[in-house]
Amino acid sequence: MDKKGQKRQGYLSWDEYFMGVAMLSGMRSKDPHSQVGACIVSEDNKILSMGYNGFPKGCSDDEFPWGREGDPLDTKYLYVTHSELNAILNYRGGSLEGAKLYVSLFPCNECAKAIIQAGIRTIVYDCDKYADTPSVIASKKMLDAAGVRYYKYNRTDREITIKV
Ligand SMILES: Nc1nc(=O)n([C@H]2C[C@H](O)[C@@H](COP(=O)(O)O)O2)cc1CO
Ligand SMILES: [Zn+2]
Repeated sequence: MDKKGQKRQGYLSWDEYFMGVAMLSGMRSKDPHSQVGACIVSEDNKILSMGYNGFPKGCSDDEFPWGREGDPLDTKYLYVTHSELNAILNYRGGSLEGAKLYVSLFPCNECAKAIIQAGIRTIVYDCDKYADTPSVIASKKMLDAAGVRYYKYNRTDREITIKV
């Protein structure tokens, strides 16, 4: 029930807002198998940067391979930049010291190194489907050693529909 003079109810929480932005960013990905999005936020809840997984500038989405198997040179893995690294590299404002990272998939070991070195202190992730892989196990080892906090996003199951 709307009460006059009172704030609107049912607005997005900070976590819904930032994870929603991360997921929206992931929707830009051309990867046919995993679309990953990231959003970096300051300690006082300002969005600093965003990213999604894709090939580096100049490496055409139509010419570089999106496959997952076969000769490594013919798979995406040697070429794709992860969403988290893109979000870190996209930031042009100076320091990310103390920032929070919202990401739709748990960061790999290579991104963990960049996250730690950039000074990001907190990770909020949604999916952890590669938890059993050496990459994610190593990632958690480094994040733990460096004192980077990480916690799973609590899905609220709110559906957000935007007509564009
Ligand atoms: N945290 C991550 N951020 C990412 O942006 N990625 C990207 C790299 C690939 O483009 C894709 C994973 O491909 P696949 O193995 O699920 O088909 O997601 C992958 C991970 C996993 O550690
Ligand atoms: Zn990564």
